[in-house]
Parts: sequence; structure tokens; C-alpha cells
Amino acid sequence: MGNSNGYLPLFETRSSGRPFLIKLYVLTIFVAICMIWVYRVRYLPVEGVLERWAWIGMFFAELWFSIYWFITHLVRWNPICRYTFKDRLYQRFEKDLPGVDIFVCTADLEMEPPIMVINTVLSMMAYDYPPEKLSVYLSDDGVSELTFYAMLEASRFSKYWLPFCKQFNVEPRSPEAYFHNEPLDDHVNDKEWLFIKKLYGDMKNRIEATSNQGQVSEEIRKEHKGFSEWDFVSSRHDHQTIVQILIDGRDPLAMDSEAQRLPTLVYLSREKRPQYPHNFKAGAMNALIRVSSRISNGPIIMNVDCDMYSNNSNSIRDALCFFMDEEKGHEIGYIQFPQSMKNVTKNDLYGNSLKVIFKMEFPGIDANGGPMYIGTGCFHRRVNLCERKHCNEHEVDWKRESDMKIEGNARDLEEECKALASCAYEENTQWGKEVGLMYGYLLEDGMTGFSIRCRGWRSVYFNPERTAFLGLAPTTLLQTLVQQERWSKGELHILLSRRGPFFDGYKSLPLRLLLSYCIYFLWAANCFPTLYYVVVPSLCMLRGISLFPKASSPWFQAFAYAILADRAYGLVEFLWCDGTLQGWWNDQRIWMFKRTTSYLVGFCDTVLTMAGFTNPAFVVTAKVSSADSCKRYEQEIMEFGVPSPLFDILATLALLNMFCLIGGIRMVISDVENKVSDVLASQIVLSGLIVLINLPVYQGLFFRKDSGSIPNPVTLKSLTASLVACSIALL
Ligand SMILES: O=c1ccn([C@@H]2O[C@H](COP(=O)(O)OP(=O)(O)O[C@H]3O[C@H](CO)[C@@H](O)[C@H](O)[C@H]3O)[C@@H](O)[C@H]2O)c(=O)[nH]1
Ligand SMILES: [Mn+2]
Repeated sequence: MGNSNGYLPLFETRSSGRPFLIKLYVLTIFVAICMIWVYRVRYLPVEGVLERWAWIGMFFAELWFSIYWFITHLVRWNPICRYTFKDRLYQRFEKDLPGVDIFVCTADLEMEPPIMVINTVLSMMAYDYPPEKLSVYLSDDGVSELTFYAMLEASRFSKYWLPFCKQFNVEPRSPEAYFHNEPLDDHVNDKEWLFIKKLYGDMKNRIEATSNQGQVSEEIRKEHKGFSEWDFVSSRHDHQTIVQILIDGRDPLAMDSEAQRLPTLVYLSREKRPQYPHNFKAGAMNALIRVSSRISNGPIIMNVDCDMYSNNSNSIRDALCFFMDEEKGHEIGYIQFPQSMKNVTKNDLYGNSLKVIFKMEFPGIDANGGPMYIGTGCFHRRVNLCERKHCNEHEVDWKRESDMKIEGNARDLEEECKALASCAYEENTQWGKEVGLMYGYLLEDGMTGFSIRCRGWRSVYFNPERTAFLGLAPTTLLQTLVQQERWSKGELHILLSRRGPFFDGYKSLPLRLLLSYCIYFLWAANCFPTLYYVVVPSLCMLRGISLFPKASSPWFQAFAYAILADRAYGLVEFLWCDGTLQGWWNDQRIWMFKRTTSYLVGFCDTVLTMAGFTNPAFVVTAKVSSADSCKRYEQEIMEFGVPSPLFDILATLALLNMFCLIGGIRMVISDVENKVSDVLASQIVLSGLIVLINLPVYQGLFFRKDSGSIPNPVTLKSLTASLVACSIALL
């Protein structure tokens, strides 16, 4: 460790390469895949137009799957792992640590309850970091006085919570999560602990009571002049800027209960007017960047979604080990932490844990050049968000940065910030184009990260042993599918956009990295080959058209090996990432659901958006749901409940395969001599598997009576559509 001149790095990168045997195994799958191509080309049917085209379609679907398969293994080939040395950071830099500005975004009072938001905020304030160098900003796109009230409560509670966290080394530092994890029995005699728990409980009750009333009482309104701002708010989409510095970290009187300094805490609701596009989260982030530059101007910026609390109070120091490393730090633009979920159930019914992505894929992408920015749990340099340019001479003088002081009293600052967060401010500027987060993309974060990379910055993925952040995954099928739709659209949009890989990226990023990003860029495009595979072989079976080798032929073994070996690989990987067998099966189902519904709609929508017919709109994911549906989520019962075109597609595909399977089996039984079973075996197995994986859909269609079952209109539509399709196939 350390090089010849005695320099000790602040972080280390080690290869966590895959064992040779696994690579060999993957290569055998590759050989089988090549054989499939050979088979498709050699045995192209000469007779029958339908047969021929169905066959060609199979060839292209399989070609696509092979390319995608190749990319997934390219990413996994040589993963790396990062380690930080926080003790060295402490020794060398403790006096010169830079200011850190943390942004929390919320957008909707109903879907993102204030108590959840302030738990995130409190966990951010409680980082193990000098409070005078830490500032936490909440952006409230929902412009709710209830959220503001909760922030006011949080600012008071923090005076007790922060010293408590430091004294007892509390983890995690979100009070809700902490008290939820800690059994009361361990602390019955601990006065201080009981006192803080009660303080938190009382605050929570007050906030929830106020939320239930739907408005803040007159008494509370008198407590803070900030409430008067709401007299001028006409609606969520039409109001002035509200900036309130709730704790001014520079104020010597802002002390906690142990007479220690407190971090700065700011509430911001940027101006919105109907005639100005607000650009969703990207707009909120850009307003935060400007407002914070006036109030604290920390050279490091970190942002999280409002549901994502800090689970590890050391994350800031971890991130700084990368930025402040004397040798390699200057080229690093941002540090992305994984997005871990707190609320996934044991068998992860909706495949939302993202564990495989963050445990297997991101370390590989890091090795191939660095991860994308995923919008939450990411540390940036302020300069790269503001100018994004990178030049090699860019050596930061951390000492100078840390000594920069901002003058002016809090009230004046608030006034100045109002202009910075106004709609008109961005007119005729480069904000949203060259400066700040980019507008016009559903994945503003992905696109911004990509462009930061294109300008010469590197990025780092860091997954510490103790999870850094914990957020909430969607808890119903529809929420999951809608979120996936947004993500797949966003990724495809980046791929095709003028700032994307084809136009900007290929000049500045290595091919390996671009291909790695393609795992996500190509999500949406997966819909077509998957739909083809789910529909065509089954319908062809009804007509007696065979699309696979006979079960007795040696070519059959190539298919069987490629599919089984690949799925086995996926299963082991899934289990390796702490999944369960049932969880893997659920994941396979969601894999199919996503590809046949979300990605399809996502693909079509993106094409429309790019052709100028629709504007991208950010649908916020709900973080709460009804008691009934929560219960079903806990019990891992699939939630449909409301009609949706996505469900129409799902149910149609499920029914179609069921009818085809019945037809196929009838043919086998009635035609034993002609060996139909040998010819159609693969298709029967395929549609059999599709039926098996769709069991929850049939239950939702026919056997469930609860409010989470499939609504009748969906049943009707899908029955009609699938019957029509089958009849056409039989014509
Ligand atoms: O107009 C808006 C819309 C959303 N948000 C905030 O953006 C965050 C993410 O929204 P959410 O509905 O939770 O979306 P997810 O799909 O869970 O978010 C993931 O995907 C987004 C991109 O689609 C990223 O921006 C997020 O960081 C990432 O966690 C939340 O804090 C929202 O409050 C705003 O501030 N303003
Ligand atoms: Mn979210």
C-alpha cells in the first residue's frame, strides 16, 4: 500500500473478478447460442409464407436476446470493489473538510407524507460531520404548509436528536427507523432514551394530527412568520417562491441541547406559474443549486429522494475519501451509492429490490468506466453541476474552499434567494441545457450524469458494508409497472437523444462503457422480442406450425442447454444476492410483465415524445397505500385493483397462452400416431411455462373476490382479445 513517496491513498480499488470456471461456464452457453443461430439459418422453412416469416421472426428475437445476453456478461466480466480509509481522511483533512449541501426533494403531500420526509431530513442532519459545514435543504414541489410545519417541528426536535445520536452512536439516524428497530425492553431503565423516544412520539402525533386535519391551526401559525407565505399561495401550480431558513448554522445562538452548533436547515418551495414549465425534479434541483449557492455554497452536493433516509452516518466521509484523494480525486465527478430498498418483502413479489443490479452489475460498470447518476444517493462536485466542464489542472484547494464565508443575515438571504428560485430566472440562460440538471428528459439524472461523463469527469460506484441509504420501493403491481415505464422511457430517450451515445457519447466514452450502459438504454426495446416469444410460438402451435427442433433432434439440446444453463446462472446469482427461490420465480414473472407491458408502452411513448407529439411527464411514485393493499403486500398477494391498459395487455397474454396450451394438449392427445408431441414439444413447454408464471393473473381474473383482484372491464376486454387472436390463428 502507498507508493514510493510514502503517500497513502484515501481509497483503494480491488478486482473482485469472477472465477475462471464461471467464465468457462458462460462460454459454453455462448457456444450453445451460436448453435441456435446456425440451426435457425440452416432450417429456414422453404414452404409456406407464414411458416417462413414466423421462423424469421424467431431468428431476430433470438438474435436480440443473444446481443442482450452478451452485454449482460460484458458488464459482469471483471467487477471491482472500492474501499475507503476514513482514518487517513481524518488525519489529513479533519480541519479542512469542505462544506456539504444536502438536497431532499418532495413533490406530493399525499404520496409523500410529511413525517416520512422529515425523518429523511433528520437523518441527513445527523451525519457524522462538522455541523457548521453541513446544510440540509428541502425542496417542496407540493408547496404544503403541512410539510413546512413538519420541518419546523423537525428543526426543534433536531436539537435533542443530534446530540443523542452522537452520544450513543445511533444507527440509523432516521428516528422512525431507529425506534422501530430498537426493542423497548433493552432500554426500560434508560431515561435519556425514553425521553427522546417520547419526544419523537409526541412530535409524530402532532404532525399526523395536523395532517389529518388538512390544515395548520391558528395557534401553530402564530409560532412562525413563515406560515404567512401561504396566504399568497393560490394553488400548487401557481405560487411565489417560499424560502425559509429554519436553522441558520452561522448563527452562534443556533445550538442544540448540549450547546453544540447545528447544521443549517432550509425549506424551499420554488416559484411556479402555469405559463412556465416547471421541469419536475430537474427544475427543483436547479432551484436548489442556486439557492444553496447563496446560503452555504458547499463545494460538495448530495441529493436524495424524500423517502430515502441515511442508514449510515459515515457516508459523507466515505464520499470525501474519493474526492479528496490527492492522486486520483481530481478526476472524479460524482460518487454514486446504491439505491437499497427498506420495504421489500421476503420473496420480493414485484422484483423491486434491485439487488442484482447493484451487487452484480454496478461493480462491473464501475470497472468498465463508472456508473451513471441514478438521481438519489449521489455526491457531486458543485462545479460539475454548475459548469460540468473538466480540465486536468482542476486541483481543488480544499482549505480555501472550507474557509469561504457567506455574509448577510438570514432574512436578507431569504429575500435574495426568492429571485434565484423564480420562474423567470432561467429565461434566456443555459440552465437546464448546459448548466445544472438537464430539462426535457424523464431521467434527468441519467442524462445529466451521462453528459458530465462526456465532459471528461469520471464517476465512482461505492457500496459500503453498512448500507448507506434506504428508500421505499413501490408496493403494488401498477406502481411498479408505471415506475418501470418511466425508467425505460427515460433510458431510451437518452439513447436516442442528441446528447446521447450516438452523437456525443461515442466521441468521449470508451465503447465498453457505452455497451455497459446499454443494459439499461435498451430496456424498452426488449419488449418486441419478448412479446414475439410470448405470442407467436403459442399461436403457431394452434395451427400446428413447429418453430423449434423436434425433441428427439440433437439441435433441441442446444436450445435446452442455452436456456437452462442461462436460467441456472441467473438463479445462482439471485441467491448469491440474498434472494430466495420463490423470489427468483417472482423475479422471472416481473421480468416478463415489465417487458410485455411497461416497456412496450414506454417504447411507443418515447417515439411519440421524440416526434414532438407528447411531453415527458414525471408520475410520482406513491409511498403510501390503503390498509387493505398494504396487508396484501405483506402477504405477497398480487395487487391489481384498478383498471389499466397495462393490465389489459397482461391478462390478454395470460389468457391467450392458456387457450393455446389447451389447444396444444388436445392436439397431442388426439394425434398420438403422428408424433405431434415430438414436433410441438418445445412450444407446449414454452406456453406451459408462461401459464405457470401467470398463475397470479388467473387468480386475479377468476378466483379472487377482494378489492385487489382484476376489475371486470379488464377481464372482459382481455377475454375478447385473446379469443379473437386464437380464432384468427385457427382460421
Ligand atoms: O415534479 C417532481 C417530481 C418528483 N420529485 C421528486 O423526485 C423524487 C423521485 O420521485 P419518485 O416518485 O420517488 O420516483 P422513483 O421512480 O422512485 O425515483 C427514481 O427514479 C427517478 C427518475 O425517474 C429519480 O429521479 C429518482 O432519484 C429515483 O429514485 C421524489 O423525492 C419526488 O418528490 C420532485 O421533486 N418534483
Ligand atoms: Mn422513489
